[in-house]
Amino acid sequence: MTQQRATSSTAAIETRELQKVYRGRAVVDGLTLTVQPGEVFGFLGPNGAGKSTTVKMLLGLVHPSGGEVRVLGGHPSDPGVRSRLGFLPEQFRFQTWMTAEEFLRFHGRLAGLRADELRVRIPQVLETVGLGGRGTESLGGYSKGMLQRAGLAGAILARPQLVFLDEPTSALDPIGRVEVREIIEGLRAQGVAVFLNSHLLSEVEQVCDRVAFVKAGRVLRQGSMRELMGDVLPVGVRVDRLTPPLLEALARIGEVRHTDTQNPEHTDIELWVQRREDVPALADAVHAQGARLYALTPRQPDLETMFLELMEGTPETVAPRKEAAHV
Ligand SMILES: Nc1ncnc2c1ncn2[C@@H]1O[C@H](COP(=O)(O)OP(=O)(O)OP(=O)(O)O)[C@@H](O)[C@H]1O
Repeated sequence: MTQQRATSSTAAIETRELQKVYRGRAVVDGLTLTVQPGEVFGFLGPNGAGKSTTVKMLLGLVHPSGGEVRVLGGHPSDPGVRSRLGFLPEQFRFQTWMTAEEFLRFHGRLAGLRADELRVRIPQVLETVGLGGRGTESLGGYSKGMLQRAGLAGAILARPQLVFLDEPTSALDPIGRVEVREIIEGLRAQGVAVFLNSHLLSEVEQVCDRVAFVKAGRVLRQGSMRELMGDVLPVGVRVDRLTPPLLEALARIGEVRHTDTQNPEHTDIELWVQRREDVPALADAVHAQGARLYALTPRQPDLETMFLELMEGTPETVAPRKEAAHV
């Protein structure tokens, strides 16, 4: 028992069958996931999937209707746990009359940092988020991107062990996005777990160790990039013309996802195959059917393709269910 406790306390986040019911509808419906220390975890899903509600339960701001949740080995409403969490909400509200330094001092004191610690730490985090030397300016004069950076500085100020970032780059330009990615990588290197909520799948793909796809309050799939995409290899095939027998032959090798016959000179076909060896087999099939092959292009499988595939194949809504005891 003691051993079991020690093991479970090592996870940054652990939920089991977590549920939230609003007005008879389970908006989070049996969510089970684990995030390890030092892991960057992407939490992905369409609008209304239950992502924010889940984050609120992980932060102890919303009471679950059912299931279990442990954060940094304890309960999220425990002040000892909360002081080790960082949070950047998507809709951050700033006191615009404060300077960035005053804002951070205020947050730092709330998080229990001493004044002398803050004198050292505030310039450090401002530098980290690219606001070095701008701390004495009032937040009212900050651009949207600068405000997002200030919010991020607030989230990492108290050296949390787990950070929740909700769309952390939505207001940033491409350079700012790369910088945020580097900050996330820096957190991971220090053993901090990051729970990232973002619609920018190309970014998620670059920074996350593991992702979970959620829809209608349920995890559809979770795993590392390799686990999720290891069995799909998209290939583009360009031929002079696509006859029904050729289409059939290609469909025997892979899954035909898309055909484009707009151009009278050639037809493009997008297929998903499972093994590298299937790629030359596509060329053989084209030749065997007497067509001419103009291009055969294996592509890198991406998270966006996976996301659309998963979302298209599952229902939009969840069935109403009986309201649970704690709502
Ligand atoms: N306090 C509440 N009372 C009633 N319903 C709620 C409440 N909060 C959220 N919901 C409903 O729960 C569902 C999930 O909402 P949630 O905000 O968790 O989704 P999300 O995945 O974060 O969406 P988005 O990507 O748009 O931010 C939605 O249908 C929403 O209307």
